[in-house]
Amino acid sequence: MKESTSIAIGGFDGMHIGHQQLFGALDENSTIVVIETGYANLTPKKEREHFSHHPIIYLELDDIRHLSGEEFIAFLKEKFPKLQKIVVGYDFHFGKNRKYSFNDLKTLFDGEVVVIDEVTLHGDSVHSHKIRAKLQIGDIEGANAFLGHNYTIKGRVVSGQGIGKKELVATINIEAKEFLMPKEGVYATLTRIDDEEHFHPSVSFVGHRVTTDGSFAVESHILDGEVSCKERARISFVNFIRENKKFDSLDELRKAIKKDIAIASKELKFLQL
Ligand SMILES: Cc1cc2nc3c(=O)[nH]c(=O)nc-3n(C[C@H](O)[C@H](O)[C@H](O)COP(=O)(O)O)c2cc1C
Ligand SMILES: Nc1ncnc2c1ncn2[C@@H]1O[C@H](COP(=O)(O)OP(=O)(O)O)[C@@H](O)[C@H]1O
Repeated sequence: MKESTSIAIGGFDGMHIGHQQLFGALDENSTIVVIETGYANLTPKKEREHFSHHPIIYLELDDIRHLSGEEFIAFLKEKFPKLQKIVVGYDFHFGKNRKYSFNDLKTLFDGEVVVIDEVTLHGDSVHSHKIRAKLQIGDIEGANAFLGHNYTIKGRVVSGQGIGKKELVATINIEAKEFLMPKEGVYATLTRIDDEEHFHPSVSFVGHRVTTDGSFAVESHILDGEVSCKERARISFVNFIRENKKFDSLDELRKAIKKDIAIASKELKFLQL
């Protein structure tokens, strides 16, 4: 990274299509500089690394927010002695009270400053907070279009109530606290198990199990056969199927799950897995 000649700077939660435009302006020998605010929950921490081949370094906002424009540039030049190009977006701000903009970068930095114009989709500006809002209303297709990839969460496997396999369908239960949870409900998903390289078609439930013990669960039922998942799984959201619901009996829940499976299978059939 010390050898990098160009960098892109930002929070980069989501690594969405706007962020990707910035990465497109980087040279081969570049680093992505993530400023961590502590709020990233679309691609928390190192999850960002799945969405770019450039190396990433992480700076804590609290460690740099007090810097003046001059100090910030000096700090970057110390980290990247060969720095020639800085890539930021049209709305990039830094320093105390977000006082400095790309214009200040242009004045203060003796190399090239590339400013990426606002990236929009269907006239709507693409931003992490909008993706969060879409996920919270279950608009998976909208969120995925902004992201440029499927919204994906990762978690370690936890044990469920133990009634799924016996009474309903077998599910992999995960705990993924660092990630934003989409709206409660049932989704057509793709699930990757442990270190497998491929994703399985699946149907997933996110929410409080209001029909059974009321506890919060994220669980995935694999559609293409029995699997065993030991440590962790990734769930990639493709489509919202229905709201979370309280059923009067396990039998009714079982029937609803059967329908969910049929819908998910149909929707996922068209995808290249
Ligand atoms: C496709 C699918 C849909 C589900 N829908 C609901 C639902 O609408 N309401 C609900 O209370 N639980 C729902 N569940 C969760 C079940 O209540 C849960 O699988 C069951 O409680 C067994 O949990 P266990 O795996 O921890 O044993 C759903 C589960 C799956 C796999
Ligand atoms: N829609 C967009 N178009 C162009 N640049 C963007 C867009 N969204 C973010 N950027 C740029 O990407 C970098 C990271 O921005 P960040 O604030 O983390 O993204 P967001 O606004 O999505 O939360 C910044 O340099 C920012 O200006």
